[in-house]
Amino acid sequence: MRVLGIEGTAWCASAALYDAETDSVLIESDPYEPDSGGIHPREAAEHMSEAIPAVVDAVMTAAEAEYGADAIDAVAFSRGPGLGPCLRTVGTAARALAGALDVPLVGVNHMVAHLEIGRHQSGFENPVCLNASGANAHLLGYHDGRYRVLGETMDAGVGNAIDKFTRHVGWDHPGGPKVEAAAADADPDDLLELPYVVKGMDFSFSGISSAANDAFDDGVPVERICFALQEHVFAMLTEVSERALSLTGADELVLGGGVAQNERLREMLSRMCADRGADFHAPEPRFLRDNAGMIAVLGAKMARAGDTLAIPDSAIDPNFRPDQVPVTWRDATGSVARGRDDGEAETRGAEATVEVVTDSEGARRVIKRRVPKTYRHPELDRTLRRDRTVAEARLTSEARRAGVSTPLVYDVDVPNATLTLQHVGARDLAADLDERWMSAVGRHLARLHGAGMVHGDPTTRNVRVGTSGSDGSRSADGAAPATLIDFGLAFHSGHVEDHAMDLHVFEGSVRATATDPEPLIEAFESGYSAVGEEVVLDRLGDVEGRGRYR
Ligand SMILES: C[C@@H](O)[C@H](NC(=O)OP(=O)(O)OC[C@H]1O[C@@H](n2cnc3c(N)ncnc32)[C@H](O)[C@@H]1O)C(=O)O
Ligand SMILES: Nc1ncnc2c1ncn2[C@@H]1O[C@H](COP(=O)(O)OP(=O)(O)OP(=O)(O)O)[C@@H](O)[C@H]1O
Ligand SMILES: [Fe+2]
Repeated sequence: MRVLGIEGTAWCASAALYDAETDSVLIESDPYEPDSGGIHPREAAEHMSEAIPAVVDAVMTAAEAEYGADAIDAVAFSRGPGLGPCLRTVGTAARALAGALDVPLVGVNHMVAHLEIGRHQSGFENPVCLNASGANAHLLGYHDGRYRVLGETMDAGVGNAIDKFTRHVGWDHPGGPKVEAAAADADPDDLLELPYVVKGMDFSFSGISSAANDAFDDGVPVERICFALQEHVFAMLTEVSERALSLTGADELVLGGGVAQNERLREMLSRMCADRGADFHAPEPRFLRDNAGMIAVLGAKMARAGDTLAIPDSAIDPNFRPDQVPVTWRDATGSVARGRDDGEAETRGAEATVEVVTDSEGARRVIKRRVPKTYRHPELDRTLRRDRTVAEARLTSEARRAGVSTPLVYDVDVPNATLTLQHVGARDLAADLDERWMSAVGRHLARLHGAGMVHGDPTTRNVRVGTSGSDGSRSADGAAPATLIDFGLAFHSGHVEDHAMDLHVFEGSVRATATDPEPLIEAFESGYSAVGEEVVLDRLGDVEGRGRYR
């Protein structure tokens, strides 16, 4: 099968020919380069009108020279997400071409294409996928016929966050490569501190962009800021990727998107994967930045699955989310979530190693060590491990005093980032995702929030369920026991927004891995509302909209 792909969601007018027989891809691209500032939607659309016919023509000429008049079996195009005026231009071109060639039309989700290209090339079965592009940033994993969003930015896309700084500095678009070049001139031992914001597997860049702009206005040398930007932003993306591997139990990671051309990001991810024995794949740069090659490759898989569009159903969608796509080209039963072996003597989380020991009285304890992460800057690494160890010791105990079921803290060794905790529960909630625990989790979170605390990372791996014999997790009202652990990202806050974010993170971790999440979510929310404030549940709807494309 041979597929003509067309891409033009924002800046890159591109056409490609994919020959599935030989697995070869020919790409012709013509980028839009704004004279000043960022991407202007109207100018970008004008660029598409001029450039798309030319790149399509170049590819068609090459295709016909090699394969003759019947060179093309299907036409695939980027249906979204992207800028409406650009998408419409590309959609019109694709419909006309499919009609003229009398071949099927395939509507591809651009974000899924960014990730499928890496899966295609690596041959990985069920990877976690990190998409680091200009307008987006998210972690995806396949489960039950769809790509689930495991985590995503709560504000700007990662490239846009970087470009916002370079615009402030007065550099032209795109800023990413300029930041990478400038960072190379900085003193690597002199790390400027910037905000570092991860919440479960979600993350936020708005604080970093503004802090970087402020530092520039205060006269901090621009190379120093660029270096710090990379170290913070990419460490966040690497950390959430590791969290996703840990939550799902997956041991494969693929990378996609324009920012993935950055060598420091690739180095961090490949180091993190090597350190935890996972496989990592990043496609070559021509498949990372926006390009029609990835559209043609996924288009071929979809066409082969019969996933084609009738012209009246082929409208574009500027807000097309990856989790809306019915994945017709993959085995429906596959899943990114692997069973994890609980009850081992040593468990490895995303941040720490956890060793179970038995004390002289026969009670079980866990020794949790936040091991250094070689992928991140040593200074950032030291700060994060120290701050989180201190926060975990303090808030685990405070939460317990507020009536939340948490382990007792026996010992804290801050210099070695090590905690000794009571062993609680029989297994992780992730290993036994069942309705009977959900209400207890809701009630504990509500109680925590009522006492002015936020967990910061309430995933299904950070709740222990069942009884281990030695713990105090049986609740007073006789309900099914559940214990909250891992308070490393916890902090004090009475803000509805922060409380709602906790619910968002927990529900995200349930939705990412459960086949039928709704009854679980319902039980969780009813537990929450029995103890907590209704405004928090109301706010949850707004928070959910925040991860959507704007
Ligand atoms: C919807 C679609 O239009 C959009 N496309 C997009 O964002 O273009 P993409 O090619 O994936 O990424 C462009 C971004 O990639 C950044 N970039 C390019 N080279 C970079 C580098 N060496 N380091 C850091 N960022 C880099 C640019 O600064 C820019 O923000 C998307 O995929 O989100
Ligand atoms: N007090 C405890 N009692 C029983 N098991 C525990 C306890 N603390 C941790 N564990 C086990 O170790 C695993 C990892 O612990 P924890 O979540 O605290 O580490 P982490 O590295 O911060 O993990 P992640 O960031 O992936 O959530 C847990 O999922 C749980 O299975
Ligand atoms: Fe893109």
